[in-house]
Amino acid sequence: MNTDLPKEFQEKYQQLLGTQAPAFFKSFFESSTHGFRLNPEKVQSNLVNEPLNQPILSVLNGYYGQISGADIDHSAGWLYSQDPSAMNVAQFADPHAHERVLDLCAAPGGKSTQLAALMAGSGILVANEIDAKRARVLSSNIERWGSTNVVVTNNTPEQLNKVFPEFFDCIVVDAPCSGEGLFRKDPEAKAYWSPQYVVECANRQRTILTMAVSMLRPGGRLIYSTCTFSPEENEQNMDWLTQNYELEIIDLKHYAGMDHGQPAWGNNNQDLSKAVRLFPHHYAGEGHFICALQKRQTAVVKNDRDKNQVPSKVKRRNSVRQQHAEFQLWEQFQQQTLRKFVPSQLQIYNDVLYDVALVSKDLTSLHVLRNGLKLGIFKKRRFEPDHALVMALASEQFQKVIDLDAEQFHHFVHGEALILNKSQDYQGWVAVSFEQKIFAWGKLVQQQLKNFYPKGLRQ
Ligand SMILES: C[S@@+](CC[C@H](N)C(=O)[O-])C[C@H]1O[C@@H](n2cnc3c(N)ncnc32)[C@H](O)[C@@H]1O
Repeated sequence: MNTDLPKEFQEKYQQLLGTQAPAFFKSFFESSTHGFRLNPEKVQSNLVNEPLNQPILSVLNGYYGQISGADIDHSAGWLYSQDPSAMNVAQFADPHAHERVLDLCAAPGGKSTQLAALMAGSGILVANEIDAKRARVLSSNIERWGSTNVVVTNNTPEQLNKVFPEFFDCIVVDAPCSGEGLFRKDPEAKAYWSPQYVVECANRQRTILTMAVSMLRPGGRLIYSTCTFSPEENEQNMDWLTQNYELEIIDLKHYAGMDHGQPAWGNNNQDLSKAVRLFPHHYAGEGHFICALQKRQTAVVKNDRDKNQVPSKVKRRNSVRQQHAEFQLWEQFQQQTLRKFVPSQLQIYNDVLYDVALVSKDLTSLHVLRNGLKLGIFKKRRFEPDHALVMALASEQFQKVIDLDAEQFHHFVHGEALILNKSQDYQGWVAVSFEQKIFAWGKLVQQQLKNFYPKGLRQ
């Protein structure tokens, strides 16, 4: 027996996996597998610094390799670092154009950024996280990724369910779990593990799943995943779900190295073999369980899609006259600074201008961190653009992009203003890039490039 793994964990999986158990245990002492995904909305693959010679075959834009958070590819939202196993969840969710998608347990944003990439700006993604601090990280990752059609909320599943009954076409529940798939990356996960913790997690997952089912429209898809191996949190919960709700397990394609869900571990429910198990000794990744289910079509679905329906209670604090002046400031900014950018739903809340993603629901009872794209803020008769706007647009959408050299980049990410050596024919707001990857706003005042890289991101 290997003393570094919890004794009860080893006994349990020895019994469940039999002859496979030694290879499974051995995998916990091998180094972790790293991966990253390219952002198809931004990336020009010939400019990516990381080698793209090891694609992950089951995942669009997924590659094996390790990236650094300090790399410009990361800061500019060209890449997202993610465990290769975990990338299969959003890939299997397969969101379609114009769908309403919910990522219920979303922070730090691995699945949400991938769902947003697959949705390519079409439809609505609600990315929710219950923990306030983690929700802020999620929001910042969505901003870095440049997504425009994402609503980030910080609520319990119960609070969301009050606003969104039978609303979503697709819901991803990447559930909080006992984290056995984190054992080799995170020694704390190993120390925290106990058979009782597995049971607690399984019960909590049932509560979360109940809310998810309630928010799913008839005919909609529920994608459930965990980064743990326990039958209680996986097969048994999926069997429980199909016994108690109008849901059936649907087929997932099993790529090389993917195992099937185990009917014998879940009440002999044969449909469980349609689920995917990723074991680290068979699939290069940390390990995951993924199951897709469909809610039976029992009711007619209301087709009240999301744009052009303003709810009765929209918080609009600014007076009509003030709003008129503010929209003029925005238009001036837009003409001077941007090109080919057409926002779809401009709204001002408390002097902040948004291109709102979701207007068909009254969100006032929720804690919303962002609803669509934050364009900027009005300050004493001027408009200051938000970091989210520069991260969401492509270089051809700016009147002027200033590409820094390596030394200038080093100073700029530390928060310094730059004195440019050439006199400038353009003055005002500019997108700032390095290696042609846009990562910040700057403002040209004569030969000085003022720095608007957010303080929290400076290196
Ligand atoms: C596995 S993590 C999600 C990872 C994320 N999907 C990603 O890919 O980046 C599970 C998340 O569920 C959240 N969570 C914990 N308890 C919860 C609950 N009772 N209801 C909903 N979410 C919960 C945790 O804070 C955590 O962020």
